[in-house]
Amino acid sequence: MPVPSRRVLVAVDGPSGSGKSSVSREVARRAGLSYLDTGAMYRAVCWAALRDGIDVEDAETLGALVRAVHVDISTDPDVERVVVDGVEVTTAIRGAAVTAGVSAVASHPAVRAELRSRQRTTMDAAPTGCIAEGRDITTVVAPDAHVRVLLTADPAARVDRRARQVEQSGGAAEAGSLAAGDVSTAVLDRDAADSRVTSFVTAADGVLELDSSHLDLEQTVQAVLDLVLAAQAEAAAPGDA
Ligand SMILES: Nc1ncnc2c1ncn2[C@@H]1O[C@H](COP(=O)(O)OP(=O)(O)OP(=O)(O)O)[C@@H](O)[C@H]1O
Ligand SMILES: Nc1ccn([C@H]2C[C@H](O)[C@@H](COP(=O)(O)O)O2)c(=O)n1
Repeated sequence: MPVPSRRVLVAVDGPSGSGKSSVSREVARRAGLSYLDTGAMYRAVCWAALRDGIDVEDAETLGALVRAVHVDISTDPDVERVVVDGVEVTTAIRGAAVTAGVSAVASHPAVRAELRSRQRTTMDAAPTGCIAEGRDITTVVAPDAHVRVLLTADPAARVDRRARQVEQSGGAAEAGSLAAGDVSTAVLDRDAADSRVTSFVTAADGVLELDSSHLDLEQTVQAVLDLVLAAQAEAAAPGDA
């Protein structure tokens, strides 16, 4: 694996089930980067709101909560761990209650402002660079990233992937409480809700769209990894890559 002499930032956005987390985590491993799952941060705040009995529509109280809550998220691609105010919530934030409330929590400007700031700080602190994934990383959090990718897949492929994930997890995955046919509604409804506050359907200027509908996971990882390795080579020896 190459050891980059300069830091490289990578931004990946896309709809639910497009493969952002799986692809970004694996690319981070292979390229020696930190990995930031920004959706997990929104989920962590939603978990804290439910813990405190806060209405997910209550913008003012959520604004105070997000500024006070301590969210510790692992950026080691080999360690999936989220801790909120000292409580490990790695599995709890994938549960049905958080999944049902997270789009509403993420819709509040005060929540977004605080988490975006923390996300950027985390990216900038990563020693070799960072790959961050979510819905607004290519456009708002890191529009200056060396590599910016909008990872898409058609709705049928995304619903099928999510259904398989639920099946393989034996019901432990986020949509585990849903009947198979309802996975489709869950995925597509969340996209519709999330689209109201973030733009992840069309690639912004300078953002490369990668349609993974007909690619397997390894092919998708390779496509993003090629871009990242090229950016690392360019950062190490500008003009030679
Ligand atoms: N190109 C691909 N081909 C087949 N399966 C894939 C591909 N990319 C991802 N998957 C699988 O699809 C499932 C969903 O992927 P993942 O959780 O990474 O999506 P996501 O975009 O991060 O979703 P969300 O935003 O809802 O968290 C996983 O089981 C993953 O292994
Ligand atoms: N940058 C981001 C990341 C996530 N969200 C919202 C949208 C999702 O419904 C929720 C959970 O994300 P997931 O775990 O499904 O990737 O968080 C956002 O608004 N902006």
